[in-house]
Amino acid sequence: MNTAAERSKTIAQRAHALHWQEIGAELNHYGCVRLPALLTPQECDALIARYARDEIYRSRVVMERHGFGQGEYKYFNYPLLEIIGELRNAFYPHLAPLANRWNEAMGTEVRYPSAHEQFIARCHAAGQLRPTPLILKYQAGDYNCLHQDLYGEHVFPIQMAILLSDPGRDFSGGEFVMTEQRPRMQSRAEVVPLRKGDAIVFAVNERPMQGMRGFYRVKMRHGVSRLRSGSRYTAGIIFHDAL
Ligand SMILES: O=C(O)CCC(=O)C(=O)O
Ligand SMILES: [Fe+2]
Repeated sequence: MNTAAERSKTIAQRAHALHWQEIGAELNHYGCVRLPALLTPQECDALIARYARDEIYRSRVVMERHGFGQGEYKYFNYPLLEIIGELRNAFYPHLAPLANRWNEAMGTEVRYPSAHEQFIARCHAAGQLRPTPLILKYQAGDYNCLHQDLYGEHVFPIQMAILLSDPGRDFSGGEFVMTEQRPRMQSRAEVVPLRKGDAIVFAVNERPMQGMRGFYRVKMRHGVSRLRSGSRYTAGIIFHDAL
């Protein structure tokens, strides 16, 4: 996504232009998939520049205070910043069919409607009213413990994170890490190399894995390894709202 014409594409056009069959296959296989250069460097920088603007956020979390790791993050408030709202609205319809197939394979009854606003109405009706998209900020020594972003009964099983900083130039260390816990087996780790503007789409919690006798469930967790130097910002897009 380097030409001027591509840079001016809307988020919805970018989402639409992706090869969803391949993305789905990789997500099914590994529990995560990288989308290279989803945001432009300018869009990344604009998001980082707004980190200090407290009026667009509903809260700030110092991770160390909760045992979540070291670093901080801020949850956006409604109305969401335009680009954040667009990311949630534009990616959800492509991910909902994949999420429905996961639930079908796992024997989970929940199905996801085709539009994000319908799913959000379900969250709101259950009292999950608070927006979950966030920006995370890490500095040298900071890290994010392996976790799952669950915020209530209603969970959309796939989420997205976008690296806003430039590895090598802005920071070192700070790799995105996922672990996969299979029943009665040891965990497998996956380190996902990301560049500035790349998105990673990944499983929030459980996902189905094809076994010898049908599907079984594996539990996924994600986190970030310790930053060795510099500062690293990420935008997180979680599709369910929080209690
Ligand atoms: O900083 C990262 O790469 C991970 C952020 C994260 O935990 C999330 O977006 O849910
Ligand atoms: Fe997370």
